[in-house]
Amino acid sequence: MEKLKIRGGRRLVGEVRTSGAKNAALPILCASLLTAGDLKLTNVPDLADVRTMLLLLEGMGVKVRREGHEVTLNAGALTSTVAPYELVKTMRASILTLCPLVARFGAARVSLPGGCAIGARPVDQHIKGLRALGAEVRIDHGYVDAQSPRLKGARIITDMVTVTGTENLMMAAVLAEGETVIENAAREPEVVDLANCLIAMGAKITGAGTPTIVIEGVKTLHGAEHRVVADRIEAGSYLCAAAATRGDVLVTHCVPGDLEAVTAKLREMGASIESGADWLRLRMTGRPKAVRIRTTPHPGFPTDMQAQFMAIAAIAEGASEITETIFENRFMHVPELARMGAKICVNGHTAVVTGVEALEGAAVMATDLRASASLVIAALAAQGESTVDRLYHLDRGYEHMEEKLRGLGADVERIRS
Ligand SMILES: CC(=O)N[C@H]1[C@@H](OP(=O)(O)OP(=O)(O)OC[C@H]2O[C@@H](n3ccc(=O)[nH]c3=O)[C@H](O)[C@@H]2O)O[C@H](CO)[C@@H](O)[C@@H]1O
Ligand SMILES: C=C(OP(=O)(O)O)C(=O)O
Repeated sequence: MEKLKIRGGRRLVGEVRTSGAKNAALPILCASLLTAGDLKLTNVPDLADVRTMLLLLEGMGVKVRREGHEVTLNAGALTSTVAPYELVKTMRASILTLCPLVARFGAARVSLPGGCAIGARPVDQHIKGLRALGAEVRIDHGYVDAQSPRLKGARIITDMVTVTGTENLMMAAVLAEGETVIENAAREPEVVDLANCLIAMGAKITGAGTPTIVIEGVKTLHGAEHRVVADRIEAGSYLCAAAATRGDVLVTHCVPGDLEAVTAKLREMGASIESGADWLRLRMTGRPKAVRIRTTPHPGFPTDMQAQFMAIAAIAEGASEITETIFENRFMHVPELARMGAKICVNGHTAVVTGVEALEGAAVMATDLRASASLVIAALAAQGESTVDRLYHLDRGYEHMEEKLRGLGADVERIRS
């Protein structure tokens, strides 16, 4: 079992480069199933989830060539259209193979992901949308079994804003006959990045990044090259680490426009932030100030940044109020932060965080991906030594985090126990 050992109390100072986005890379890797041509991707992050997705695709017969951050995929000759439970249970984004498989091959059998630490996370909207496009879908022994000779365009209104739901349905519609309109679509930058990749493959899509996406189906898609967008959540996590340690950090290779809700809250907390075309510099001199945060779909404050902000709120001056509206169980980091001396009171979907002067290092355990980042940030700011256990959560979504943190002057090492 690997852990991070962190001796806290050092200001983070320096420059850190943002990697490609996990949540853009995963759907885009699945888009390779939509063409017999080569899909060449650059800026693909080296993450456990990316490796799992490549394993899943290779298991279906997709040819994968990977050199550093460059991955070329070819789904010219598939041997299977099944996504097995063993892989899906480790990474729920595997559900993103469902729609491309049905769209191009007319059939798919994809394990239901089931719930996870942060919530029940059903995929009913993916299924409802696929049925609206004419597929026959049934649930069979824990699998989604879908069949359709050729999907037919339709108007789909999702019951809630769903990111992977929008992405899956967009990948179904690109090869469907006629026009599809997705209403109440997710506007996340990762949806836009997938749309841009699909457009480069010959898809006809307008409106990505707005609540109405219109797709005119085409008969086939061709190979293409695409660069995966920067990871706004990773960039935001380093900004939070800088704010919590009263540091001075330049985050490069990011898209500042994708982080506006995050930088606005950091400014409210007292940070001074400058930005350029692809960089953000955060300086924090005094103790952070308390804030009110409510997670909402993009362009609102992202749920994937809630835990990291709670770590700053834990040492802020005053009481912060943090409301989680997207996932019903995304406060798992609260009891772990409390082990470090944080004062947090949870009432339903809202956590009231009364800032303390300083946190104390402690042994803590990660419960999910962003909870891990929150604990790392808290440990960097805390007095004394901490260990963060269950690193596999962190490794799903942060590329070489301890190296990047060391580059900013943090005292952090990966240990085995
Ligand atoms: C791989 C990936 O991109 N993951 C992101 C994606 O997850 P993911 O796409 O799974 O999250 P969704 O946007 O679908 O979920 C939003 C809400 O809708 C609910 N829901 C969703 C689909 C559905 O069919 N039925 C349903 O009830 C979910 O339980 C949740 O309460 O968006 C989340 C919200 O920004 C982020 O936290 C995740 O990091
Ligand atoms: C919740 C997340 O990812 P996933 O949807 O892959 O579980 C995340 O990236 O914070």
